[in-house]
Amino acid sequence: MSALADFQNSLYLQGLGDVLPSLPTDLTKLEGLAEGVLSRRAFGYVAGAAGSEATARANRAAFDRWRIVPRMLRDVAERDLSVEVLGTAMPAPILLAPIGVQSLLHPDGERAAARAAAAEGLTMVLSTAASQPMEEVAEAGGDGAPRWYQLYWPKDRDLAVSFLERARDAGCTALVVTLDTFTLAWRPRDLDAGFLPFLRGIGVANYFSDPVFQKAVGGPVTDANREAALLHWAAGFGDPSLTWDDLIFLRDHWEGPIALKGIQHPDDARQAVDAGMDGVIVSNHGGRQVDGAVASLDALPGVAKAVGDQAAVLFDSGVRTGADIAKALALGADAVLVGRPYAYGLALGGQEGVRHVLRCLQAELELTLALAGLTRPGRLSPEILSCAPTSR
Ligand SMILES: Cc1cc2nc3c(=O)[nH]c(=O)nc-3n(C[C@H](O)[C@H](O)[C@H](O)COP(=O)(O)O)c2cc1C
Ligand SMILES: CCCCC(=O)C(=O)O
Repeated sequence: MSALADFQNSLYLQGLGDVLPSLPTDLTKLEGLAEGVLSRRAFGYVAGAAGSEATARANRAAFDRWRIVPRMLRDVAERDLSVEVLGTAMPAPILLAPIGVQSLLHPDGERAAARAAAAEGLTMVLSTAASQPMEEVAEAGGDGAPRWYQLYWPKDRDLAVSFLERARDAGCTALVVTLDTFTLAWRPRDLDAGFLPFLRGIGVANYFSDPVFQKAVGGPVTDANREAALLHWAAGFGDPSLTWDDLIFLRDHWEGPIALKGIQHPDDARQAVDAGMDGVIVSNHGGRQVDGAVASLDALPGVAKAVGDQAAVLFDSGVRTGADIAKALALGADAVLVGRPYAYGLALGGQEGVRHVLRCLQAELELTLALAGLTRPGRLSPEILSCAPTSR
């Protein structure tokens, strides 16, 4: 082996272990590759966003406007990426964002992602809109694997309670409540393709397997009542009438920490804290809900300031690299959730594809911090960043 290859290997070994030789280590390349292996409709559903997709682009552009200013001679020999968020110990400040319908991407679906997350010790947020029941996804991850549950709050309160009880029994320790998607937004790629995974029965597994749901549709879902079950699902998926006063219901039915996902305004963050929530997730759903909404990274500093140390601040929408994670942490996040990159990893390589993505992110984050003069995520602050000149 050449000295150069040896040196490169030693860098990988510091932070990374193996990467999949078949997949790129520049994760921004995954989307193009995933397009090559997915059907046009499946790719459109995952890669697509709301409206003209201006917010999805803005999410990325916002990262590009910040530059890291590395500091030298700071003894970075001992590094440690671990953090604790909402009572969960994490080897790195990275979670797998709740992503539904994963069987659209790979036959192993959420189970593969759960195994990859467990192998890395990273927390997976199990989606209500998963293509496999949460019990099966939890079992794939295994007993000791950290997992949280993401609730799509349905109209039927009994169904919501049933979801929460099942999630608790499946070992989920924290609850993420997604507020920005009580209905799907105007998503032209799906509209033009006339495609929605749910209408094909992908993404409704948690509903169809639920005793409360089954009771409402007159028994287990079979070919005979499938159409009616899908209509019932669509009619009760979200509750647009919810207000801040309803959060008490969650507290009454969930004992662990609760984080609200989809927070973008500092006043909403303050209200979340006042309502006794344990965390907020600054997110615009990867640009999939309000086209023209503020870039998630641009919303982060204001929310982080409003929350202070009264609650955890998590972030998602647009994270693609370890450097992106460093920027989000510097601007106030305690941890980030990664969405599409691991979905593409799943499409390209199943469980190992997801693991590749998680390893690359951790390794790149660690190297970025060290080379910028930092040893721990908690040392990141806005001082490590400068605004990029507008002409790039
Ligand atoms: C295909 C797909 C499905 C998603 N499903 C869910 C979901 O079931 N629940 C949820 O809260 N967010 C869902 N999201 C949003 C993600 O949790 C996350 O907010 C978003 O993907 C972050 O942006 P990024 O993809 O740019 O990383 C989904 C996103 C995608 C791309
Ligand atoms: C009904 C929405 C569930 C999936 C989702 O959150 C998304 O496609 O963004």
